[in-house]
Amino acid sequence: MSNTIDKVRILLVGDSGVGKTCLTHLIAHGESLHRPGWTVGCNIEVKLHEYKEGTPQQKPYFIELFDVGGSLSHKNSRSVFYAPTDGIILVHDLTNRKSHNNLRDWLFEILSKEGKDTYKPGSNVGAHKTANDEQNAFDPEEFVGAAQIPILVMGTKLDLVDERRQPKTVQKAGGIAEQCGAEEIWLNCRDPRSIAAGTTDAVKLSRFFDRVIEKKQQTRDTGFYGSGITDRRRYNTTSTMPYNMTNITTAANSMKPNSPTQTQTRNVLIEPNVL
Ligand SMILES: Nc1nc2c(ncn2[C@@H]2O[C@H](COP(=O)(O)OP(=O)(O)OP(=O)(O)O)[C@@H](O)[C@H]2O)c(=O)[nH]1
Repeated sequence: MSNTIDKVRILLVGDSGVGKTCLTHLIAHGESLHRPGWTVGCNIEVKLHEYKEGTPQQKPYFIELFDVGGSLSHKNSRSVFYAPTDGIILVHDLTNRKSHNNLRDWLFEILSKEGKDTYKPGSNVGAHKTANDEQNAFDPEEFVGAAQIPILVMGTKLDLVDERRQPKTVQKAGGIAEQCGAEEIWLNCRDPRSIAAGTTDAVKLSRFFDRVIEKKQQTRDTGFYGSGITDRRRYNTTSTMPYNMTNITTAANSMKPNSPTQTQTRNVLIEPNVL
């Protein structure tokens, strides 16, 4: 019997400052990150997930979480991290409506076969948009229908929405999650209980990981990769694969604070020769 553990890769994208690094840390370690650094290139964390936990099909999988820096200054080079992609987490800040509106542009940027090269003129993540740009923006329903990549939408900073006692800047109805047919989670990334085992949101997240794994299995069985997001580009990482089982734990036992051995983190810097 083989000891190897299969893996899937999930991209986390969204505007700079929405909380992707905090969220990635929370998912991988089950604890909050108080002072995240500005992500240059991509920050990678790995989590061990039990596929279909509690059923006869239960099986461990590595979930690679690619937290891509959202800064506009790296827009031209970040597409090196987009392929291959098995699932996408779209992240927005619940106190910043623009970060939600920009998610369709992020989605388009990832799902474009050539990344930056086929980027629509009307889509410019993080930049000021004209009325004409809005008209040209792509329709997530059409695009996602063809790609069928599992998508999860996550709204951060729920604590700030409550504290300010302001109406939510983003409504679930009619939002990008509904347009894509995606599940949605709103949370406070600074509170480790947000996605603690047994909560509704932890179950949603676990089901999303299961869907990503199922989709990858289907892709392998049929030999058809619906999104067309294949690994066309070369990139360098600062650590090697595969992961060491002893370095990775499941979410269930990852609640011990500051344990550096629970997940592996790799920081990947974009190098000029990969473009
Ligand atoms: N109050 C509150 N602050 C949050 C939450 N999530 C993230 N933050 C804060 O938001 C700031 C930005 O978080 P990051 O995780 O660095 O954001 P990012 O999306 O990775 O940003 P880039 O690296 O620039 O792409 C940090 O000061 C976090 O502590 C949240 O749920 N609630």
